Amino acid sequence: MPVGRMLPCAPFCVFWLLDGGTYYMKIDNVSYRSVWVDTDDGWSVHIFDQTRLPWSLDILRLTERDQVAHAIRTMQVRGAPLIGAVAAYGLALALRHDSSDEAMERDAALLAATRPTAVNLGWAIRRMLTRLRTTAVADRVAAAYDEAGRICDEDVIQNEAIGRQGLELIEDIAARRPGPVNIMTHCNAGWIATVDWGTALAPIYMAHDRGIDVHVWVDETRPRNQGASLTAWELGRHGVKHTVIADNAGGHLMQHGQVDMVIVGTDRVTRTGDVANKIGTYLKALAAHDNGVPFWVALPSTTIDWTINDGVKEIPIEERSGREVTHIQGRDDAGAVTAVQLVPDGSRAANPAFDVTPARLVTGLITERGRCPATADGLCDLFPEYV
Ligand SMILES: CSC[C@H]1O[C@H](OP(=O)(O)O)[C@H](O)[C@@H]1O
Repeated sequence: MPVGRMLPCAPFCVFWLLDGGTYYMKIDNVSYRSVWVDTDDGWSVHIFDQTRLPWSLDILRLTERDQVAHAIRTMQVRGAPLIGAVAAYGLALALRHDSSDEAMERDAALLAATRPTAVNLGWAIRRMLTRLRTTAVADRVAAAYDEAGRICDEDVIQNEAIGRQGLELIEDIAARRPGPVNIMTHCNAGWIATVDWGTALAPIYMAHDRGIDVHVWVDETRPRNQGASLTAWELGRHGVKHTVIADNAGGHLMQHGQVDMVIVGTDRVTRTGDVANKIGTYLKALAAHDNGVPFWVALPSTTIDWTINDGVKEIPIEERSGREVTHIQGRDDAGAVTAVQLVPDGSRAANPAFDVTPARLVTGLITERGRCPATADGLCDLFPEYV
């Protein structure tokens, strides 16, 4: 695992300097993953506090199971693949206190229940348990760190492969006509939502790095504004041209020929190709369908739920606090980060955090093994071991 040192950086942030890190994403020439372990600091686990971005780049040092659970629930760490990876480390931290069978099963269940929709979370915990149940109690802590590290390494490899698969789609459009390739995305499925690279953004980063003229329409993604605060931050850091838009602007831009393709990430895909993603994705897919705009979904195979067929009926949709709708966080002109109330006192708010886009509206899936139609046959061709 990467090791390094903390460097205080006035006024708001600290940077973690990796010794010889080889990771793709760089901030001010420093390589990062979105989660790492410091073996020189008691094997503590480190993440970026995503609730503080884009105003400040703060690193959280996690040493206890409950800190990890809190980070996932409050979305200090978020993004389907990343919460799986961080939860895996959360189990390693928990086992340091008690690695008995009983404690391990209890801690695993607690971590797996921190958020309901992203299937990567349950997948990562099940994978940890599969290894740890056959590991001697005395060896479990070391095995848990090792397995969590493997989950992270595999996520990076998968996302890079997704990037290459999606890049071909962007290259095709770029080859057909001059001018920028205009790509719309919803929420944040970039490197900070995964261990590295991202899913929906990986092809965009690769296209940009190869000199293709890309421009990204970034949905703000109310109510948590992952697009406005995280995707715009990532793209800006990487020098990718982008424009933040109100969520409601997408259909209009598609009607006027200003969107060549949509690429989104996902939190869970059924074996039949239905796609759960951040609330509002379904409306974008409907608009894309009506306007003949290709609608692609990028995902690692860890996001496929092979146990269910009907996403609308079977995928649990997280209902979050109404305060995320009634209030909005931002930075005022004096530089203070603050939350302000948008609605009248007494108005109720509902906050379903995800929706399901039926497979019929999805042009195709971009996976680490290739692209396929959003159908059971399409997925089974790529992943025959799950048939
Ligand atoms: C590759 S991230 C997939 C997915 O995760 C996000 O959810 P959240 O911000 O609630 O953790 C979002 O739906 C992204 O598209």
